[in-house]
Amino acid sequence: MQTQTHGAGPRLVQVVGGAIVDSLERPTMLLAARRTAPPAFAGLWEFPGGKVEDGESAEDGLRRELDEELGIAVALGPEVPGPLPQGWPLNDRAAMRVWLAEVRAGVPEPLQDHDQLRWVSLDGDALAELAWIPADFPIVDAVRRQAAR
Ligand SMILES: Nc1nc2c([nH]c(=O)n2[C@H]2C[C@H](O)[C@@H](COP(=O)(O)OP(=O)(O)OP(=O)(O)O)O2)c(=O)[nH]1
Repeated sequence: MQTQTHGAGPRLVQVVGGAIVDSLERPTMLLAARRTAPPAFAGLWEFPGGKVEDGESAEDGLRRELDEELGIAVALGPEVPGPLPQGWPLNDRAAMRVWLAEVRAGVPEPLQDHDQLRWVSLDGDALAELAWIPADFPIVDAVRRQAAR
C-alpha cells in the first residue's frame, strides 16, 4: 500500500478510481460498480479501483485494479482533479485520484469486489440517485462537469 506525504501534510493512503465512460471523445454513460465489502460499503456504488501498491505509479495501479476487478484494459483520459494533491478526500486516512477512462479490451464484468455493474447516463437524475459511497458524490459531480466539456 502506498502512502504519500506532501510537505507537513498527513499521510494518506492513495486510492485510484476509474470514471469509465462509453467514449472519451463523446462521453454519454458512466460505469458504476456496486461493492460487496466491507459491510459498511456493501451495496453502495463506487468508481472501480483500489489502493496503489508500493513501487507502482497511480496510473499503473488503476490499470491493474481495473484488470483484476473488471477484466478490462483501458485507455486513460484526463484526470478529474480533486482539491488535494492526492485527489479527492475519502476519509481522514485516504484520498483518491480519478481518471476518465475508456474500455479498450474486454467486456467489464464484476469479477472481484463488486456484484453489479451498471452503465448510467451522465445526463439526468439517475446517476445522482444511485446510492454512492457518500464521499463519491462530489466526484460524480466533477466527472459530469468534465465529461460535458
Ligand atoms: N475503489 C474505490 N474505493 C473507494 C471509493 N470511494 C471510497 O470512499 N473508497 C474507499 C473504500 C476503501 O476504504 C478504499 C479503497 O479500498 P479498496 O478496498 O477498493 O482497495 P483494494 O481493492 O486495493 O483492496 P484491499 O487490497 O485493501 O483489499 O477507498 C471509490 O469510489 N472507489
